[in-house]
Amino acid sequence: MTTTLLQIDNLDYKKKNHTILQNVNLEIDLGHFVGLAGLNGAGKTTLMRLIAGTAYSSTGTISLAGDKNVAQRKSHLSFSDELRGFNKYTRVHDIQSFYETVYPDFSNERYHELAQFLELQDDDRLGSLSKGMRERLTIALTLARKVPLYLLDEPFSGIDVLSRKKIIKGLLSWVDDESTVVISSHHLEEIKDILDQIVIIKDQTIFTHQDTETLIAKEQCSLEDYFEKIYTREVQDDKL
Ligand SMILES: Nc1ncnc2c1ncn2[C@@H]1O[C@H](COP(=O)(O)OP(=O)(O)OP(=O)(O)O)[C@@H](O)[C@H]1O
Repeated sequence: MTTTLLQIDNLDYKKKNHTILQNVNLEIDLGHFVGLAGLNGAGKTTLMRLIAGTAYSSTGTISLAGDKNVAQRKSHLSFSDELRGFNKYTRVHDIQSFYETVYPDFSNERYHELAQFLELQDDDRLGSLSKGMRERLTIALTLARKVPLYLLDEPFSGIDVLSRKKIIKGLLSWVDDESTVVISSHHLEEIKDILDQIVIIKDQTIFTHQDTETLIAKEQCSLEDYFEKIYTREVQDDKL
């Protein structure tokens, strides 16, 4: 039996009179790892912000775990876009304490496991962290919440290749089976082993949403090759 977690209907989004996304319809069930792909500027971050309620559209509807209200939606998701409000002197453990206070679903136990695995130091100040270490902290904080939906926006772009491989494998064990993770990435080959679905944004809308295994069997090519093909118009969309 499948259970719908996220349902988006007829969503349009404009910024300064410029259409960013139009006629977005998407349904994602519980318990999946979903890759979100698209060229630079396709609208991946925008779509995540709309789902997370940090961007707002007056058209269409977004329902998460049955809730359309933004405040309720936010309680069902953890979005990797939140390290902004802290100043550079804030220590890692203060950010963790803040998360613990603000989010009732924050698991200190899971955070400590993640922090150890990601080699985070409690006393480090935000300003002293490299880009990759900030990303590790973001991953730990985002995944330490126990929610049905995780939105990870380019979570590994600054992390070195060896650590990235280790972290990608680890993702499967840090997330409850019934939760869904949506990961945007420009490196589909790197995350292909953990993905079971792929969503591609093209021409300001959802070009395709498919099971990765079905897609690979049907197209007889890798996810990255498929991604290239759709931009050279060799394939038609085939939505789930
Ligand atoms: N604050 C803003 N004001 C105006 N346009 C914006 C703003 N934020 C994003 N956009 C535009 O919205 C479009 C989608 O941007 P978005 O960041 O969602 O794309 P993306 O797929 O995440 O790109 P990338 O892969 O480069 O991160 C782009 O054309 C971008 O220029």
